[in-house]
Amino acid sequence: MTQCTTTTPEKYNARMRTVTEEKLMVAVRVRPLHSDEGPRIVHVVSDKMLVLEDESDNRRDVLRQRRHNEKHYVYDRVFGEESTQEEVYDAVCASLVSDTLRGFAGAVFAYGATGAGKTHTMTGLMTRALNHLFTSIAESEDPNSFEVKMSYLEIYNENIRDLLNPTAGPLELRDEGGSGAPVVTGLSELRANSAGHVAELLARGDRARTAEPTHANQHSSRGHALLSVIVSKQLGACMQRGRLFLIDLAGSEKAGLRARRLEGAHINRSLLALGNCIMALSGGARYVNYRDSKLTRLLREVLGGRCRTAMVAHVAPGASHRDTTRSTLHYAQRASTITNRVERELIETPMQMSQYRTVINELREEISRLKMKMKDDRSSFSDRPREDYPNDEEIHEETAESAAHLKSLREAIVSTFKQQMRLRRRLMELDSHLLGLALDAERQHAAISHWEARFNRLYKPVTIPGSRLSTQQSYRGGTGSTAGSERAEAEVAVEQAWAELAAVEREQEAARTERDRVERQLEQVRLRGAQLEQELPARISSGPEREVLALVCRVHELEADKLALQGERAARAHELRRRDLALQRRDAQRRLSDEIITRQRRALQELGIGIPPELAQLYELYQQEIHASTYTESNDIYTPPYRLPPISTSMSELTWSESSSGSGRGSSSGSGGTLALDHRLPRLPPTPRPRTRYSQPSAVTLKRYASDDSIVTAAPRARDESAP
Ligand SMILES: Nc1ncnc2c1ncn2[C@@H]1O[C@H](COP(=O)(O)OP(=O)(O)OP(=O)(O)O)[C@@H](O)[C@H]1O
Repeated sequence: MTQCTTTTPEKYNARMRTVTEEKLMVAVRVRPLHSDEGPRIVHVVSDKMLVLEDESDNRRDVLRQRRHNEKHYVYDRVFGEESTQEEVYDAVCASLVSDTLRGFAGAVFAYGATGAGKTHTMTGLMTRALNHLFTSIAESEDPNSFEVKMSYLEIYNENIRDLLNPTAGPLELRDEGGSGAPVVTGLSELRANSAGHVAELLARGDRARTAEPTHANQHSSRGHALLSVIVSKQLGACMQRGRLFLIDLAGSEKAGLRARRLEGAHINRSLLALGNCIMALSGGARYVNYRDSKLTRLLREVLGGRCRTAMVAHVAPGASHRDTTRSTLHYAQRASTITNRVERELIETPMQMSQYRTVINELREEISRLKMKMKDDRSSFSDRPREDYPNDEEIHEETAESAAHLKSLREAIVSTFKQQMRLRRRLMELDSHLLGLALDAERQHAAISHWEARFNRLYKPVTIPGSRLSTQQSYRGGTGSTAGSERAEAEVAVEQAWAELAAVEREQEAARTERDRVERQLEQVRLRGAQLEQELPARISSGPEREVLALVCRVHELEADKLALQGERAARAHELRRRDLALQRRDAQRRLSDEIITRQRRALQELGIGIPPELAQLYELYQQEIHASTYTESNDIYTPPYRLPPISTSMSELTWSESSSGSGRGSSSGSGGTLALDHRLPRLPPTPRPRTRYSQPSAVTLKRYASDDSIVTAAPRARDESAP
């Protein structure tokens, strides 16, 4: 897999938002030749190159007709027919599995004509990947901190089937969820606890796949199968989530061969949509239409998302498959230019410092209560008159009697404490989830306001004197198709933002309900803990009892310290995120201010309206302020194509004279009341785009201004789905 940028994988651990751009890895596997497929036309030259003997392009050329046209293809890896499942796994999938454990998303999909060997490869990869996953988890420092879940679905005739629950009806695919990834409602997501368990689930799913004989394969898979494995790990206050997708596509077929069959039509249609996406992505298209099939909607993340992806294209080496082989090799070549922005997924579960403090104070109170109890008992014991001291026999009896009771009490106290800690943690997670949702909602609000402001829905139209256009008309109408497409873009963006906002609100509601439930549960556990403490013997006399209690206190203390540390770290991370967001917003505001000032100045100049010297001075101050900000190369996200125009150094050029006429416009000299217009404003740089005088900056311009993470100017991601 070619890593194009800057960041080494280690850096993913250091920074939450480190992103690398990575090319899709493309491998080609050639399966063994079958006796009925004609002569061999595919030759593997090396582990990166193969040659296809194609037919000559020029059929009139007698010499050429005899010679085959040899085409060389180079890929990241080429596997010949002798290649083993192990080799393919090691080269294509092993690193993706390791990445999944570190919170990345990885995918392998098998592409190729029917009977070319896709299922053969994917079966090998699936079992090996899951074995590798569970072995790595077992060998890790903290195996219990991982949770593995899997789902397995099939798209057959444009219907989604749950392969782990095949009797359920077709499932719905909905575009919702903050991440923008579509959600299959009702899909079983089963918790897997061992490689054996997963193998069993996989076998169950495979049995449920739709298969039947075709001309090229006696056991042809007629639907696309998608195995998804999610590996979660709690990392302090964050939840790391890695995902692995293993996809076995149905085989493409020659047009017309099964044209009468609905399934053939659906398979070809979805593969055509996939091919279109590959072409669009490899050509660097701005919009990629994933909407044409359920397959492409589901593979959106894999093809154009945050996923490390490998494609294994499969070909049969015989001459009878020449056309499909050529087409597969062609798509594979195009796919090798696709680049994804790979990002580690850490779902932050930060919480505010005050909340941590409350929890920790409560824990400490509990500890001091226990300590006081020990102290009281000790002092009451030592206060007793000498003759009241129990003798050795009494002490022995007393100890024997209370030992069992104390033991069970201690266990019960520790267990309620653990329950409390679990519930408190859950509460914290829910709180920080709610905080995250609030930020998401804020982002969506910002996006909506941005787009609405762009199209002047927030302000009343302003009529510019002397101009036939109102600002609203000029912003809205613009000229030609650019304005129309911008407008369409805005509408989709706003609609999307509203939809996402509604989804966020639904999630907030669910999180609040869950929070209430957990809070009630916590209260019950706390009451139970208090009762148990009451039950502690009124007099704790023996050394071992005291030790046991001290130990309980120590455990409590350590838990509290651990929580305090986590709290500090999470609170810092949360604060940084908030500041980041605030900075982005300020930056966007400042860029807009620049834009407005520049345009207003240009408008004044073009309309021949003069400005008073105080305003010119303010311009100058503003410009100085802008220039005073130092930008290093690395953080210079602000490089607009045109900055504020330079202000003339000679203020004498700005002349304000009293005029009796009262109308300043158009007057170039004269006395009184008007500004002398000549050189009143410093010279403006040439207008960057010859559109309307007050034309709105295009989306492209604004995006160029904005950093990638801009919360204001970037349209929500789902916009990408609409073709321009
Ligand atoms: N690399 C290989 N080595 C040995 N046998 C192979 C290899 N690849 C495929 N085969 C065999 O070729 C036949 C067809 O393979 P497979 O079912 O994997 O094709 P497919 O591409 O999944 O087809 P379809 O799209 O129709 O499901 C099977 O009998 C399989 O065992």
